[in-house]
Amino acid sequence: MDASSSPPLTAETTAAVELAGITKRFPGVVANHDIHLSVRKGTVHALVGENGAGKSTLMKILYGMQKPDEGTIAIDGEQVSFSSPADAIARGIGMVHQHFMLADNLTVLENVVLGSEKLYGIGGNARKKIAEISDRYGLGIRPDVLVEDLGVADRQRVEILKVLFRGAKTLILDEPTAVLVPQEVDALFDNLRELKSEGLSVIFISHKLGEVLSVADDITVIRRGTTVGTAIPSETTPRQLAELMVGSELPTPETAESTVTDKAVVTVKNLTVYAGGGIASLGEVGAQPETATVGSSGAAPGADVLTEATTPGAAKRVLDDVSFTIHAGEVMGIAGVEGNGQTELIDALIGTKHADSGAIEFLGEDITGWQTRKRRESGVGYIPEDRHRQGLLLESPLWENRILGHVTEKPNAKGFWLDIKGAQADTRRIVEEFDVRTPGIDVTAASLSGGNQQKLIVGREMSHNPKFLIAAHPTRGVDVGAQAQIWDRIREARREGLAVLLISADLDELIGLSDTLRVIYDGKLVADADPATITPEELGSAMTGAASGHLEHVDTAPEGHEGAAGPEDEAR
Ligand SMILES: Nc1ncnc2c1ncn2[C@@H]1O[C@H](COP(=O)(O)OP(=O)(O)OP(=O)(O)O)[C@@H](O)[C@H]1O
Repeated sequence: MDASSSPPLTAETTAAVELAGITKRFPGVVANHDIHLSVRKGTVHALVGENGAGKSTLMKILYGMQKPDEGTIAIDGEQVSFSSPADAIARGIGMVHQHFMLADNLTVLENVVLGSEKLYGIGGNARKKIAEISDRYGLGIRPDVLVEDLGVADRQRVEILKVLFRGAKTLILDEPTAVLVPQEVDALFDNLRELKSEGLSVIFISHKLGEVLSVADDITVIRRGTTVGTAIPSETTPRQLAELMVGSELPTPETAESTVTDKAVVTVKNLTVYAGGGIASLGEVGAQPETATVGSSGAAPGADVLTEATTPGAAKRVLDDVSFTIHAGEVMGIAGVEGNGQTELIDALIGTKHADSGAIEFLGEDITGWQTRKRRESGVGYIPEDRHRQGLLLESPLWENRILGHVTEKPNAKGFWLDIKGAQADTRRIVEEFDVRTPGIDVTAASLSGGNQQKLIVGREMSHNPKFLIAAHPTRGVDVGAQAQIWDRIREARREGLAVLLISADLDELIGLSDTLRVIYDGKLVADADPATITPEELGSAMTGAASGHLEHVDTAPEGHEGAAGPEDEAR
C-alpha cells in the first residue's frame, strides 16, 4: 500500500482521464478539495472513501453535471471543459447510475437508442450495433427483450450497453454491485475485464472493499474531500483499505448469542397481494418452484423445506400466501432477487398497500386494516427501500425530515401542536449520534451525500424505540464505519426485544444479522436457511433458483404453462 503516490504512468502512456486540483464548494461544505485522480487506459480504477467524502461530487464533475470551482480535466491528454453530460458523453465519458434509468415498458433497443437516435437510427443499424457491442463485451443482451422482463443484473448490463452505444471509453459505475448477488457480481467483473481488454477504462465506486480489491487495478482513496492516497490491490487487505479510508477497522456483522424470545411480535398469516395492473410484474410467470432446500452442505441442519410452492395459477399474485412469525429479539432476514415480492410484503406490513387476503397481527392485535400512521404510532419503524421516494423530503431541511412519519410523536409534537424546537434539538442529537456529516440541520436532505441521508433515516427510525422494525437495505450506500454503527444499533435494540424484518441485497449483512433466514421467490417464501452455516454463494444460488433442480431453469414451466417462458426468458 502506498499512501503517497499515484500509480506510475509510463512516459508513452497518456491517462484516459486526469483530474487535477479539483475543488468544489457548496454552502458550508468543501465537497472536493484539490483532488487528483489519474485513470490509466484499460484499467479499473476504484474510488473509495467514507460517506460524504466527495466521490459522487467528483464524478458529477467528470460527467459534466457540475462545474468545478478550481482544477482541470484532461481526456487522453487534452484539456476539456464540460458544461453538461452531453459534452462529457461526446468526449467518451459514460455514467451508469446506481438507480437505473430505463423505461420498463420499452425494449432494450428502444431504451438504448432513446435520446441518441441520430447515431444509428432506430432500426436495423441500431439493432446491429447493439448486437455487436453485446457480443464484443460478452454482455449477452438481446435487443427485442422488454426491459420489464429483465432481472437486475441484466438491466445493469443494458445500462452499460447504453453508454457503450454512445461511444463511452471511460465508464463510471456508481456502486454497481449493491444490488447484485455474488454470482452476478462475478459476471459483472467478467464484463469489466472484457471492457479493459478492449482498452476501455472503468471508474468503480464501491463501499465493498473486498470487491474493490478483487476487481481494481488501481485504487484512489478520498477522505473528507481530498485524495489521501492510493493503494495497490495486490498488496492491500480490506482492513488496511478501511483504515486508510475511515481510520477504523472493517466490521463483520456477526450474530452473537441468540436473543430470540417466545413472544410473538408480528404474525403474518396467509398474506396474498395481487399485482395492481393485472399482469404479474414477476418475470418468471409459470416457472413455479415446487420445493427448495437451501444450505445443502451436510453441516447445515437448519436448512429445511419451508413450504411447498406449487401454485400454477398464481400469475397475478405478487405475494402468495406468505406466513411467518417474528418474535421479540429476533431478526428475520428475507433473501431474494429484487422483484420477487419484497416490495409488496413491505407495503403490506407498513400499510401503504392493503393485503388482498390474509392477516397481520402486531402484539396480538389484528392490524390488517390499520392505516400506516396508526401502525407507526403503535411502534412500527420503517427504513424504506427507496430513500428518495419514501424516506425523505429531499427539498426540506433535515429537521423537517426528522418529523416525517412521526408527526404526532414526541419530540416532534406537544399535544396537538408541532414542537419545532423539540424536533430541531432532536435532529441535532441524531446528527451527532449517527455521525451524519452535514454543515447543519437547516440544509436540505438533497444536499447530503447518499450515505448520510441513509444515516439520518436510520437515526430517525431507531429514535422512536420501535417494537417492530421493517428494515429494507438499512446500510445501502453507507461506508464500512457507519455500517458497523448501524449494525450495532440494530443488535442493541434486538437485545432489548426489538423484532426486525430485514430485507437486504447485502448477503453478508443478511447472514450476519439474521436469526432466521428465509428465501422469497416468485412471491412465496420457498425455503428456510440457517444463517450459522449458509455461505453467501449458497444463498445467492438459492435466490436465483439455482439451488434446486426445480428452480434452475426458468423455462421449466409446469404443465399448462408451457407458453410462459418465451424468448425473453432465454435472454436472461
Ligand atoms: N448539491 C449539494 N449541495 C450542498 N452540499 C452538497 C451537494 N452535493 C454534495 N454536497 C456535500 O458534499 C459532500 C460530498 O458529498 P458526495 O455526495 O460527493 O459524497 P460521497 O463520497 O459520494 O458520499 P456517499 O458515499 O455517501 O455517497 C457532502 O458533505 C455533501 O453533503
